[in-house]
Amino acid sequence: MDQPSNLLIKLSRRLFDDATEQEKFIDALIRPQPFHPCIAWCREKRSPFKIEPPISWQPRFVDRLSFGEKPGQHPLHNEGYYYCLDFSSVFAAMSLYAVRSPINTIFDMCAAPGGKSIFAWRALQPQLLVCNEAISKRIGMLISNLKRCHISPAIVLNKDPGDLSQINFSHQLVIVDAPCSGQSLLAKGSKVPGCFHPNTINKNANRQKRIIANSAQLVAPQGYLAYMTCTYSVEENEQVCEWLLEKFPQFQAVNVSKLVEYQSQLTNLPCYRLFPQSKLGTGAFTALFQNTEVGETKHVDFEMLLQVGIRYKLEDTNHRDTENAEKEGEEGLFMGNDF
Ligand SMILES: C[S@@+](CC[C@H](N)C(=O)[O-])C[C@H]1O[C@@H](n2cnc3c(N)ncnc32)[C@H](O)[C@@H]1O
Repeated sequence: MDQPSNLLIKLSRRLFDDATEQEKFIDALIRPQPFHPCIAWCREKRSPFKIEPPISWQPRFVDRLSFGEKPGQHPLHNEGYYYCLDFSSVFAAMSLYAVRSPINTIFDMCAAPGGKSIFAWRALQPQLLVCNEAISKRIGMLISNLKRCHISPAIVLNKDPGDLSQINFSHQLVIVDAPCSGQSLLAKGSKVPGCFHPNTINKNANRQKRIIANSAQLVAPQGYLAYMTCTYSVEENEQVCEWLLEKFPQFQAVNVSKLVEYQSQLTNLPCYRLFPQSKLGTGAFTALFQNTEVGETKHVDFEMLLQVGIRYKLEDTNHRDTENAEKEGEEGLFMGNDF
C-alpha cells in the first residue's frame, strides 16, 4: 500500500489530534517495518540469542531478540522452552499484571493459537488453565502449542461462548482476546482487505459484544475479565468496554499501573493502546475489569468439564518448577489425553 485510503486517513484523525502523530501512524501502516522477534520463556531461560535491552514494563520471562535471530528455527523451540509471540501480544497481556493473585483458574475464551493462555499461565501460575477455542479447525494448533510448551494442568474446549455461559461455573480470570478486524496486521505487511470499512468494523464490534457478554457471565465474584484486540478502531475497543459496563454494571474497570503511559485518550475508562509508530509492535488494545459482586466462586471440577465436552487434557507435570526439578535431577513427566 503506497497511498493511504480515505478510511485510513479518517481513522488516523479520529485516533490522534496531532498531525505528526497521524502521519507517523499512517506511515507505519503503508510502509511496514520489521519488529524485533519476541519469545516468552515457558521453562528456565537459556541464552542462545542476542537480546535487546528490556523496556521498563517487560516481564522477566519475555525477551525481545535482535534482528536476524530466528527463534522458531532453534532446537529449543521444538523442545518447548519458549513460545514465539509478537511484542504487541505481550503488551495486550500486560493488563493481567493488575490482577490480584493467587488465581486458581484461568479461562481463555478465544485461545488459539495459545499466546495469551501461555503468557497467563506463566505470569499467574494458576492451578488450572481452561483454553476454549470456538473454531474447530484452530484447535489442533492450540493443543500442539500447549503440548510443546508443557503447559499443564490445562484443558482444551471447543465451544461457542453462548453455550458456555449456560453452564454453572465461574472463574477468577476470564480472558477475551477477541476476533477483530485485524487492522494492526497491516503494520507487519499482511494484506487485510476491507479492515477499515464500517461494515467490517460493525460486524466485528457486534461479535465482540456477544463474546464479552457471554464471558462476563463466567467471571466469579471479585474475579477479573481481561479484554484485548489487535485492531485500532474505537468501535471494537473503547466502545466495547463502555458497552460492557452499561450492560454489566457490577463490573468496574481496573487501572493497570504498568501501562499508565499508554492510556487511551479516547475514553475516560482506563484502557491502554500500543501503536505501531512506537516501533515496539504492530499495535494492541487492552483493558481489565473486576466483578465487584460478593459471593462464592462456582468452582470448575473435572466432571463438570467432562459434561461440557473436553477436547484435550494436559496433566500437571510441574514443569513450572523445572529449575528445582533439574537440581534434583528429575524430568517432568508429560501426559496428554485426547477426549
Ligand atoms: C485474536 S485470536 C486469539 C489469539 C490467541 N488468544 C493468542 O493469543 O494466541 C481470536 C480467536 O477468536 C476465535 N473466534 C472466532 N470467532 C469466534 C467467536 N464467534 N467466538 C469466540 N471466538 C471466536 C478465533 O478463531 C481466534 O482463534
